[in-house]
Amino acid sequence: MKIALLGYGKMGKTIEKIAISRGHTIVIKTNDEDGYDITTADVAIDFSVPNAAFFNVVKCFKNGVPVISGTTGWLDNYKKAEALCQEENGAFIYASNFSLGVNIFFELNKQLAKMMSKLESYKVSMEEIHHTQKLDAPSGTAITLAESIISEHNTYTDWSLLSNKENTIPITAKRIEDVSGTHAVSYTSKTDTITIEHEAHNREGFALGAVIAAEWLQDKTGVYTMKDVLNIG
Ligand SMILES: NC(=O)C1=CN([C@@H]2O[C@H](COP(=O)(O)OP(=O)(O)OC[C@H]3O[C@@H](n4cnc5c(N)ncnc54)[C@H](O)[C@@H]3O)[C@@H](O)[C@H]2O)C=CC1
Ligand SMILES: O=C(O)C1=N[C@H](C(=O)O)C[C@H](O)C1
Repeated sequence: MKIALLGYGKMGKTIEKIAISRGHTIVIKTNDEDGYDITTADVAIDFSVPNAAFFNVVKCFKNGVPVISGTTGWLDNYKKAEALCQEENGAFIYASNFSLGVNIFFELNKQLAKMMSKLESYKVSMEEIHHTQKLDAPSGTAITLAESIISEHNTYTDWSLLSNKENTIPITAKRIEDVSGTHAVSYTSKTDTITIEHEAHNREGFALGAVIAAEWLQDKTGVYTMKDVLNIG
């Protein structure tokens, strides 16, 4: 597959290594919104910055290039992107987290939220830890986890950074040098705490998931999720 890397930072470079090891060719690697011909690629992988992702994915839809986006912090425009993809008959997968481990963790989180919904004595809280260069907070993964809790648990209707409000999931976002990404969901009562946690040891799991998603998407049209790709849950 000929791959365009839209965003050639920490993730773009890790994806390049994994894509080459799986027999693919990188035909575009860019940190700009223009200056390249996207139609030379079979598929594009966007790991850029929050204010560039929407433009990048729409360019792919308009040029008939299937696109994967892992960029977080641009969800306000996600619905618009989804609609434009359908309109242009494009192919699109967004995931806040492409790693197999986190996608299993997403399913565990849903199951746990369903069980805990019956137990009023436990209050939920979440923590995410990332490296100090991260632009957005809370992380996209933390938002996905919180949205699943909201849909599975009767008590919660919203999430917020460090909130004590009723019916709101409090999320703590910590920034510590060199942390690839740690997410924990805890349920605490007066007598105990139940915690589920996922810790990424490096960026290779995210990158491998993104390349597998690109391989899966290249000959399709439509909007999909990692659940479709991994066939789990
Ligand atoms: N979904 C997932 O599994 C994961 C998502 N991420 C997300 O991916 C994004 C990138 O992460 P990193 O590579 O760690 O960041 P990074 O800062 O190392 O790389 C981002 C790159 O995008 C470039 N860029 C700026 N404007 C651009 C434009 N208009 N078009 C293309 N590129 C542009 C920057 O120059 C930079 O090189 C972040 O939003 C992060 O949260 C990171 C890891 C996993
Ligand atoms: O910026 C990162 O590094 C990461 N971002 C994603 C997120 O916001 O959830 C995924 C992963 O945790 C690493």
